[in-house]
Amino acid sequence: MTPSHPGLSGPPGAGKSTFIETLGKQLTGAGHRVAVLAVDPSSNTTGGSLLGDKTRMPRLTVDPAAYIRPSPTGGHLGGVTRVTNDTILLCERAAYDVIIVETVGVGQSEISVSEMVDVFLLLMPPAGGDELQGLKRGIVELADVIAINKSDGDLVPAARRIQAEYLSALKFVRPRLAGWRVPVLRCSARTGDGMTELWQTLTAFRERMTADGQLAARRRRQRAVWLWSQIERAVVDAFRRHPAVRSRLPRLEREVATGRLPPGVAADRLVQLFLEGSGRGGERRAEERSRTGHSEEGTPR
Ligand SMILES: Nc1nc2c(ncn2[C@@H]2O[C@H](COP(=O)(O)OP(=O)(O)OP(=O)(O)O)[C@@H](O)[C@H]2O)c(=O)[nH]1
Repeated sequence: MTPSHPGLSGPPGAGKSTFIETLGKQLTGAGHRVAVLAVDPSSNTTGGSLLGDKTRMPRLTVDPAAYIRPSPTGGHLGGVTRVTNDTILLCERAAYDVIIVETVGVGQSEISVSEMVDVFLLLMPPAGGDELQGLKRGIVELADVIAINKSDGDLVPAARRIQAEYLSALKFVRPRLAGWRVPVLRCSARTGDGMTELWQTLTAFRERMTADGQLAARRRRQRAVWLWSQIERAVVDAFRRHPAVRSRLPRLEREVATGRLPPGVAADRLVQLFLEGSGRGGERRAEERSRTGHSEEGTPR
């Protein structure tokens, strides 16, 4: 069976760690091998995240059928997501059949993660507020399934209310997959209630997408998106490092900022400088590649 790559996102405090731990233990208990990869481009701590991830999911960390990759730290989104994308492939080769990709930071990372997973789950706490409204607009459109967590004890009524709120908000959102109405479920990562049903829903989504070819189409689209985002990043990096561009850029930027030069003209001049001067650099890099054999798969700077 093709490995499954669920993506998980949600605001801080939604209970993502507890959720992954509970779900992960259920899955390893059922014979799956589970990998958890976190994407957190906003974090720039060094060294602390390994410990952080271990304490976030203590039971899963010591489970021999689970692998929790510490969040890659620092760097920009392109780099962090590229590493994650490559790690998904490595985990597949290492026979992990469920690879959960979690976004820790809020913002652009959800979009990138939604581009590398086959089902995107949005986990929400049973609380409203303005900040939630803002969050809803952007991320809800990416979600294939929404789960309201902490639906236990005193929080059940609030969880029901939020569930109803999302269901009505979703009436105005176009589903990403034709013929799929985004379900809004309630669960409790603490008690485990609703977790089995949630997993079944994620699996049903996947089976449905596989059956009608939409999963394969999504994967194809994602690979193309990845290719182009890496190309764009590499070209812009090379452009910024280019000596002629670097020396002219500050002046042209000033002229554009003060309105003396239209941005399009400045861009054309810089691109021209880049193209004129990139011949030798290109040859040098080609030489380097032929010496090392595989330098294009290096880690991001
Ligand atoms: N009542 C209740 N509390 C929960 C549940 N899941 C998590 N919590 C609590 O919510 C708080 C936040 O949980 P975390 O799992 O750390 O959630 P998070 O902030 O999304 O996590 P990270 O982003 O992974 O750090 C903790 O105090 C948890 O014990 C649940 O299902 N029910």
